[in-house]
Amino acid sequence: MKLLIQHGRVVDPVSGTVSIQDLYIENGKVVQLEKDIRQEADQVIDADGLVVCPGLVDMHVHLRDPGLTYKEDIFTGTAAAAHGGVTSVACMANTDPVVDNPEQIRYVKDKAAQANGVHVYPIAAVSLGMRGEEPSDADALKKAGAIALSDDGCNVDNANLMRDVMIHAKRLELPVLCHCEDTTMVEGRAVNEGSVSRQLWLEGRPAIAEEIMVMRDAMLAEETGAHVHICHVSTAKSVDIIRRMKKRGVAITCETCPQYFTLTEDEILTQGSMARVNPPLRTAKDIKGIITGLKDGTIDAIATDHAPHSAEEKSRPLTRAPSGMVGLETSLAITLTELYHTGKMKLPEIIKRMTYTPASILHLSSKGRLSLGSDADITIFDPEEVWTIDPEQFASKARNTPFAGREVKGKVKYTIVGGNVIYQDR
Ligand SMILES: NC(=O)N[C@@H](CC(=O)O)C(=O)O
Ligand SMILES: [Zn+2]
Repeated sequence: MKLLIQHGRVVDPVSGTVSIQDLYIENGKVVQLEKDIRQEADQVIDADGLVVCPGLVDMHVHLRDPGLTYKEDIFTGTAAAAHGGVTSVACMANTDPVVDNPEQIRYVKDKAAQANGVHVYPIAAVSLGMRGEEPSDADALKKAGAIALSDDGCNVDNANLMRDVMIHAKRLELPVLCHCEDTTMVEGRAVNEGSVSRQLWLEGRPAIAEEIMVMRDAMLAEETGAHVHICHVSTAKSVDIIRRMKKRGVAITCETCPQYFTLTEDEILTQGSMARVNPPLRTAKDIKGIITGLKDGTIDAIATDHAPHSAEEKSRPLTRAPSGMVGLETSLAITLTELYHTGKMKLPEIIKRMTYTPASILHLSSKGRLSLGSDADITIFDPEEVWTIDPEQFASKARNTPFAGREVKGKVKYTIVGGNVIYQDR
């Protein structure tokens, strides 16, 4: 399969450059990258006016497979990824059973190999059954193909267990991905602690519940030397803590998600359980802190925390509905609309946080880059196309997004994995 992509605005997130170039792809690799390539090809894509960038790498996705496949499965989840321009996903272990042993890692990898080509990298649980009591067998999990450890969905309350896991993870060079929310401060609570929780007479999940655990895990990272990655950062103060810890030389990285730089807790008032997510949507001040963190590089990555739930589950009242929202099919468009079209960030800086940095954090050394010789995982999008988010069009099984009906600017046109077009917008 030979593919020629002509006249696109090629974004290289490593050098931070944008230039009009052609790409010639053979055997799954970029073999030529220059102006006016003259080569015979099986397929030619005219990318005039379009952006050509590395395939997006989403390091925080819930594929719900095994066991929760009424919400999503590996086939529909990777189809959603392809729709969203995402060519690599790392999937969380909070399935049923939990991915805490090599057999489950193999299940995910085998099923993903029969899907549409999107690369699926399983993350293994920190603790057996994600119960926070006994550590999983990190050596065996790594051997089977786990690329990181995380009990995401749950905070690891036991600091002693977390420290032991980090000592192990350091030796194995596995990053530890932390869902930071002190359980005692958030259990059974649906929304941010603040004006909305007071209006609704609900107990809230305070910002400090997140920040205190970000601080703890950063301190454990400093002590153990392990690479700690903070998942879905949602508060301004979490960003400040991480910035300070990075300055101290701690091996800490972090991600945020589109919902945390676009939406506030007020969404709960109009959208109810559809806007329920952990950590919860916060305040305008937090959004400001998150965007500052994205701009200055404190926040390394933009992930989705794609968390599919069924229509029935999300139709329950706020306090009884599960937390989470889908994101794979809207992430790029929302990010471009909020950060690029507003002039807050430049294109290569945005793309870097959706490709090169998450790939680096997960040691996926051949992903998230677009240069001569690199893997031909490529996303092509029209940065100017305006469209309206319609969950009925999703490839995901789930429809739970608070962005339904929102007008966005920037549309995925082609998703290419290993030189094969796996999604084309028509
Ligand atoms: N973010 C969420 O609200 N929910 C996620 C778990 C998680 O990422 O914490 C889920 O698995 O549904
Ligand atoms: Zn989480």
